Amino acid sequence: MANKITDVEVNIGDRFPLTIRRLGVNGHGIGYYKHKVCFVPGALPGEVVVAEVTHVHPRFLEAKIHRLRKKSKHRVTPRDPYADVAGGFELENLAYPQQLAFKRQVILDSLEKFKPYGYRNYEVRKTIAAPEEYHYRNKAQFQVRMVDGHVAAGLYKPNSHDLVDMRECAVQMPRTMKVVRTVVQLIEELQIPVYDEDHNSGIIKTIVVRESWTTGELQLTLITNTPKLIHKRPLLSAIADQLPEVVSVMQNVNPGDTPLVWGDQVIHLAGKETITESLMGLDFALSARSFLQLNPEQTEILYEQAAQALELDKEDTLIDAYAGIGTIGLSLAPRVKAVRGMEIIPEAVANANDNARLNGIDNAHYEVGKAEEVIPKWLAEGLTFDALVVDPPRAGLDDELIKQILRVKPRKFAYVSCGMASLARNLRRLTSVYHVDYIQPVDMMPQTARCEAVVKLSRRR
Ligand SMILES: C[S@@+](CC[C@H](N)C(=O)[O-])C[C@H]1O[C@@H](n2cnc3c(N)ncnc32)[C@H](O)[C@@H]1O
Repeated sequence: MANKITDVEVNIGDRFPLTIRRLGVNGHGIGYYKHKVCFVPGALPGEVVVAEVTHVHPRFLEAKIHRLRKKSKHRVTPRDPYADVAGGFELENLAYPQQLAFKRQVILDSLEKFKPYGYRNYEVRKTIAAPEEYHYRNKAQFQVRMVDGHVAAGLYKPNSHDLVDMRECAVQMPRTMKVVRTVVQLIEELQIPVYDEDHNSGIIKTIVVRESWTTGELQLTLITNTPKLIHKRPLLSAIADQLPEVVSVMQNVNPGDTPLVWGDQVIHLAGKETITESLMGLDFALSARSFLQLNPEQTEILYEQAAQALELDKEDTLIDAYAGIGTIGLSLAPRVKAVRGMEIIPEAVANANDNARLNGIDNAHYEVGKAEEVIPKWLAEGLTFDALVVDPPRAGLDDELIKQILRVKPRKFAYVSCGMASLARNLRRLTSVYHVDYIQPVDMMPQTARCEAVVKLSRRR
């Protein structure tokens, strides 16, 4: 395919030397070919590559490294053999201190888009490093497909549905990988049909394994296309024999060809329904569909940052919005008068209320619902609150929720964000009432381009 970008004819397969100027938000190297942006995955700032065009878009190019002519002094050898081919390891070839600097820069770049609003003045602190650069990830969520006549489990190549069969993975906790690979072998031996996207047939779509950092308990969830799981008995008996560390086996039914990984129906197959993780000195029961931060050791540091940003006292009523299993609110409950929280996954809310009881906390209560709907309902019921912590998914805060926050103006406000573009967009509106005291990046996912930050906001006088 040829495409004319202004005065330059560019074709897929064209090669040219390219100097990499910086990294984009997705961790890809950026250079300029005849004034057009060219993204090159795996290329690092300061490097000169011979780029080979892989996609031509109207406003930019994508290319791969054909040859590395000049190497960055910060380039390191990735531990993962799949780092170049599977998505999710974008920075594994970059030395860790530079990864940390990149994550801070992503925040600055995201804010820069809103520069007329004075964002250059915000204090964006240095990224807090993770205690472990590898083997930190407590959850493996791998697609299962047939590849070359064998059952394969892993991640897709970027922008494709080509599955990379991952036999090892340096960012995963090792026991999660052992469970994945054993289950893959069992599926193959028992000839349980795996999902076929082209024909929307077969059964097993995804394997999810979660490990508790503190108790060592493992939970296996098989996400299936149908409620029926053939050869269930021999599968469960082999899991019990070969993987005694798996204390909970669940099934989630997600029928059809859908971009969503999880469905609504959860079936309990064996063992317990939850595993227990301990964070901030509290025990948390965790159901299969409930969210938990992926890097447990660093989670405590993230929450401590949220606590510092909130500066709570005993008279405060705190709202824990987007609560998951209540980890943030419950860890702060002893410091305040009351905690109210909400979350959209019903099992997570059940976990949060059980977790309050389990830990002898009687001043916290969680409800099922969307933040943007539950908070106005509470306000209509007469609830007043002094402090708010929000921890939304990557898409950020709903417009309606922002409106409510700007109306109520809680005195103490911390925003925990995993999406820097939505954070910058949301701050643009929030700063009509709030001042950004600082933004503290915390690296939750080394080797990836993903960023997390805690923002301390204080009400303008
Ligand atoms: C990034 S997680 C944070 C969870 C928790 N604070 C933690 O640290 O583990 C975001 C959570 O928000 C939930 N969620 C998504 N949209 C929501 C909404 N509109 N209202 C409330 N919760 C929502 C998700 O199910 C998920 O559990």
